[in-house]
Amino acid sequence: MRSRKVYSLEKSKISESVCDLLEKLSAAAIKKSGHFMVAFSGGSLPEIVAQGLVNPEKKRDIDFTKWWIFFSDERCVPHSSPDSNYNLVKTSILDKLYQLNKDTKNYIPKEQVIKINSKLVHDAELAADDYNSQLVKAFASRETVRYPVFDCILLGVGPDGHTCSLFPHMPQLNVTDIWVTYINNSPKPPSSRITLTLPVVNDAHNVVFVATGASKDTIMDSILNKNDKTLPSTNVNPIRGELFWFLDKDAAKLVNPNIISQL
Ligand SMILES: O=C1O[C@H](COP(=O)(O)O)[C@@H](O)[C@H](O)[C@H]1O
Repeated sequence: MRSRKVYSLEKSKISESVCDLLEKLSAAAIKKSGHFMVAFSGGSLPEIVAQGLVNPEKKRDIDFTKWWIFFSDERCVPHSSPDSNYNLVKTSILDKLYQLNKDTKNYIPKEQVIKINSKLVHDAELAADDYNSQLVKAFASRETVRYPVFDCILLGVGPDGHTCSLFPHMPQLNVTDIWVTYINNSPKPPSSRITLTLPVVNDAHNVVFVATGASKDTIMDSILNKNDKTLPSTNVNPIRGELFWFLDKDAAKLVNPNIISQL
């Protein structure tokens, strides 16, 4: 890992700070390779990012036409389901960005949103295999070592320490031979999901965790202070990339102040 930064911020500052970083990372990636390959998580994350990214009062200097959107994990449900991570990102970010910027055409083209195949959601194994193939295609002309190298992966963390759909003590955590795997007995519903594997996450240029709320304080203590390796989130350590943790004051309550950086 090149570096790890842990920030503890007022809740009202989280969205803006995460999006300030995204603006910087996007500019650097587009300058270097012409694209910004970014994977989103579901849960609370899309809405937090939306507040900072799609704000009519603060237009950002971002070329969204160069963004490629992926999903760190996805639930095996139809795209229209409220449980779908794609649906969350679409309604909170993609649709609003289109409305805001359609006159200037600065929005993310639909073909650059790489989502689960809705015809395969009845079979998580097939859906994972298909998403793997979609990634191979999308990254074909890009830097891949053994795994695709995302410019940025945006992650959440559950109160049990899961991230993506990698859950504690589940075998998916040890999968290294493929880019996308699946689970049919997820401890958190819905039970069938697909997920990026850990080595893919750890090959990204930047991994950005966002965790807010008092329900996350104990798990943040286990991850950041105690380095509990049984937790999937503790095992996210980008090999060559940078790791960022954006916590609000409630989530950071038990975190050792010595490891907290200033923005
Ligand atoms: O089930 C999931 O949960 C995690 C954490 O969600 P949060 O609401 O606690 O932020 C999320 O990162 C993941 O994408 C999602 O499928």
